[in-house]
Amino acid sequence: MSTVSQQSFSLSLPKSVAATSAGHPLTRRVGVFKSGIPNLTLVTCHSDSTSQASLFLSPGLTNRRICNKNLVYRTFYSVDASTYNGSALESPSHTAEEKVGVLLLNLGGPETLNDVQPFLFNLFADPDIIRLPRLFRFLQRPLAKLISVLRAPKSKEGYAAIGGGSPLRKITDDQALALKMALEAKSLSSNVYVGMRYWYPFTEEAVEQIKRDGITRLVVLPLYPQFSISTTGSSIRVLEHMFREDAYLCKLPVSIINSWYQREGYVKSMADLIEKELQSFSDPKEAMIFFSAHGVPVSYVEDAGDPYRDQMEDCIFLIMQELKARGINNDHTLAYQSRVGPVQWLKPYTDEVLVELGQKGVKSLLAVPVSFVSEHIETLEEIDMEYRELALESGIENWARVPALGLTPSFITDLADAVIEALPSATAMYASTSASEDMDHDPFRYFVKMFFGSILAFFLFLSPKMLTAFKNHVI
Ligand SMILES: C=CC1=C(C)c2cc3[nH]c(cc4nc(cc5[nH]c(cc1n2)c(C)c5CCC(=O)O)C(CCC(=O)O)=C4C)c(C)c3C=C
Ligand SMILES: [Fe+2]
Repeated sequence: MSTVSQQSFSLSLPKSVAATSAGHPLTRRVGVFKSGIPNLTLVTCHSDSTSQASLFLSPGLTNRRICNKNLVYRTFYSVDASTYNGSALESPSHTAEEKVGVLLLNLGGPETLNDVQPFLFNLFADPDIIRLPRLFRFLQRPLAKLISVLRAPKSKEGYAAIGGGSPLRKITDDQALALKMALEAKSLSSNVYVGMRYWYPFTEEAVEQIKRDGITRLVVLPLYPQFSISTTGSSIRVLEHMFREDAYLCKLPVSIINSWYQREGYVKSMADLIEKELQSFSDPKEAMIFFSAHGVPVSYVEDAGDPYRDQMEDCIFLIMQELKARGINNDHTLAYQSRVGPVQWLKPYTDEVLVELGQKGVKSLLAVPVSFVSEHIETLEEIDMEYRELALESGIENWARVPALGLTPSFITDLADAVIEALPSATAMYASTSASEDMDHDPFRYFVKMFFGSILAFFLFLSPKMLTAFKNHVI
């Protein structure tokens, strides 16, 4: 494995960080895993509290196409960069040479009911969300169109129930502002940007703004505590495509914090919220702590090497350990929610576990959303409405839910620390394109793929069972 060259830089960091960064404590524990992105290996460097990723080129790959403008991006959205009106929260740089940027990555959500179908199209057109075999990849967009149209009525009902749109943009903008202020309180001036994967402001727009602002060092902070190919991995893939194409970006020192669920600040903040919410029960000790995480298809974990399930289990262990240290010894369980489509998802499923717990005689339950740090449709509608109703029908009498972390001060302060700790390890990032993209430019092979792929797809994807599975939330 050959690393890309590290840029030298002069940056005045808060004293405590400058002291630790000199010895590179971030490289104490190094792990390597498949990212799910072709030719991209994530090398994680763990400090006590943060896991960061640097991007490395695999051996034997060349950079011959780094600035090839003819590449077709399967995940690119046609967005005019000049229309960017996302969060570019600026403050004067603390040194003449260095301009620090922080890019917050998030999923994005439809702001109105009319946005729902195009938002779903962007989501299902992502090859990290619907992972088609190579032979079927040319069907990604037509399939996304079909599934988004089929699913839109069900999704619209959900968004209508929470006020007609997703609150994600507003909450993420508020988090960006709070983070910027927390960084300033720690003597680090920065521009904080918001880049959404499936809706405005798109990641591509945020990156164009970063270029226009002349950022010289960038920390990428996905707002997902645990890494999944389908979330952080997908957003990083967009960045990787953009960065390898651009002369300025491919030299920009970047540090990616690929997961941060293990940070003490996050774990303690979650424990604080749980401890507080338990007090809402007449007998706090009796309440079962029910962690509900967004699911992913089992194949992500078992075939593609997604570390999501392991990280989720580790995360729950750390939160429970912290609660035990505070003398809170309630029973707890973890289940996965929000499955979509005709495949196996991580088990156990939240809805099934709720029914079982009710049947077993559990009377008090505290739901804890654990894969996301903002309120969104799956907390406000799925947990607060659907699962609450199901739990009450199943015999659970007392129900409460822990709010998402949102703007919790200890959490925002911890994110600021994570950014500051990540700065010293920023390196230029670029990778080469994969052989599969070359194949798409060979007209004969493309024709053969189209021909046989269409026949197979007709029988596989257009069966009534498949269509129904995507229409409904659950198979
Ligand atoms: C850690 C968080 C998330 C993972 C992992 C994840 C994977 C994943 N999601 C879908 C399909 C849908 N997700 C939808 C909404 C949605 N997903 C997340 C987070 C994760 N998704 C959030 C925060 C949101 C809500 C955004 C908002 O508007 O508030 C939707 C749309 C809503 C719906 O129709 O249910 C879909 C569809 C898949 C297929 C997947 C893994 C492969
Ligand atoms: Fe999702």
